Amino acid sequence: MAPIQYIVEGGHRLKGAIEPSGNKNAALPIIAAALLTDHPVTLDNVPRIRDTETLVELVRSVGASAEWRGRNRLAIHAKEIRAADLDPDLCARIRASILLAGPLLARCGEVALPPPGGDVIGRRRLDTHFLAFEQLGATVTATDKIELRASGLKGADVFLDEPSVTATENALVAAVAAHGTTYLRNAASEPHVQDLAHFLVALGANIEGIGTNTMVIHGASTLGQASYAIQPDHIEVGSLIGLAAVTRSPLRIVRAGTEHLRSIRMGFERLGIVCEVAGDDLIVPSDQTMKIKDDFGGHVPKLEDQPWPAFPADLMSIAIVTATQCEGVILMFEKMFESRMFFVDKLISMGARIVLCDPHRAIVAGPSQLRGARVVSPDIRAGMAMLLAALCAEGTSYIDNADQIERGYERIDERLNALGAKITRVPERGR
Ligand SMILES: CC(=O)N[C@H]1[C@@H](OP(=O)(O)OP(=O)(O)OC[C@H]2O[C@@H](n3ccc(=O)[nH]c3=O)[C@H](O)[C@@H]2O)O[C@H](CO)[C@@H](O)[C@@H]1O
Ligand SMILES: C=C(OP(=O)(O)O)C(=O)O
Repeated sequence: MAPIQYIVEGGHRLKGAIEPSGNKNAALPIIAAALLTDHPVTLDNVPRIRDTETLVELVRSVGASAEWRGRNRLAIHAKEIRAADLDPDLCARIRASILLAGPLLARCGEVALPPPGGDVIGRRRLDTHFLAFEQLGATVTATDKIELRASGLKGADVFLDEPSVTATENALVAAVAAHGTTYLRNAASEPHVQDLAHFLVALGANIEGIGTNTMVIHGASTLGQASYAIQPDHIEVGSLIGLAAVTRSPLRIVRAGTEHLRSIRMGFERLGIVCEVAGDDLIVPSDQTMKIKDDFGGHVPKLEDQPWPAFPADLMSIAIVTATQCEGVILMFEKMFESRMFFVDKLISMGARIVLCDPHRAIVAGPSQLRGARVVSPDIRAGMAMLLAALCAEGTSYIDNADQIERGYERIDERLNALGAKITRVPERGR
């Protein structure tokens, strides 16, 4: 299949209301965790994106049934499952294939996983996953495959060496199945980690401390069936805030999950973009100052990512492109991934004034009028950031490898076109 290209006519104002999809990074661990119970599970608000479709294929390959019962409703029944050999190509397509480790280990006592894939944004370690599994009584052998074995998982006092999102999710699922009590310390607490924990509770698990960095899990409760709706994607909401700002468009983001937006709104406020909360909707007015707020004393401000509840790493690319349209100078500091910032060369080719200081820090001086260009999307968020750049640029842009954008954003071309954007989706030619 040829990769997808988006042809984007820049310079159009958008207007209207848009609802974010369900959280990609919540749907993935929740689909995997549906394998923990032999009862049926119905999930609503599942984003119908490439990553979830891939995980659904993997779930079927271990013997569970998984059927779409509507555009965003997924029914999973893992009556019987086997620790079958998983397809290495499917596993390599998504980072989230590693999330099958916890549920398969718990249900089958063993699992052999080919290495996961995911965004090519720098080295992504798995050591925290292994550390947690070992503390819960599993043995881990990692060569060309990751092999885990446990004859009965046991609750433990687990201290993660870093608050890794997917390692927390794997450890949480394993702890739910383990006998005894687990303390999961230095845990990640992102909205998607909370969503997984709430789903596990809906199945019958006993978890305290959801949303904090210490969860206490009383394991081995009897698990039953559940119907559960995935929460809105706060990263998509952040992307839409950036979109409204760079195109100077008034947008109403409905059912935005406003309780999880505090650090995100604060990050955009530093760029001179202020949103209004109206119940669970978020309104982005078009008359923004778009003036970067200096630090006290006139010093150059900084926007940095940090573990939740601070500003999320997955919004740094969006924040960078947004800053190119704001007046002033700001240091963008991305601490997690070594390659996530390299895409700024594409923004520079479109006319942005950015100095990449090192793999983690970039100085953005704005505003600059961007010009349409042909660019290629290296990862989900850089792809979305370039779509924003193209929508506010003068002229036409061509975004190659838009498949990356579609790994994380559902029908984004259709949904933005409904607001007045001009995006045409075609098979890519002649890169
Ligand atoms: C499928 C899935 O859920 N993928 C997400 C998951 O990946 P994934 O779970 O692979 O990422 P990890 O959380 O393991 O890796 C990131 C590591 O960097 C640390 N850290 C985090 C933020 C920060 O500003 N500085 C820092 O050093 C974290 O504590 C963590 O230990 O979490 C990442 C971090 O949110 C996101 O980019 C990915 O979209
Ligand atoms: C990095 C991301 O995804 P993944 O971890 O699935 O590669 C992301 O969602 O921005």
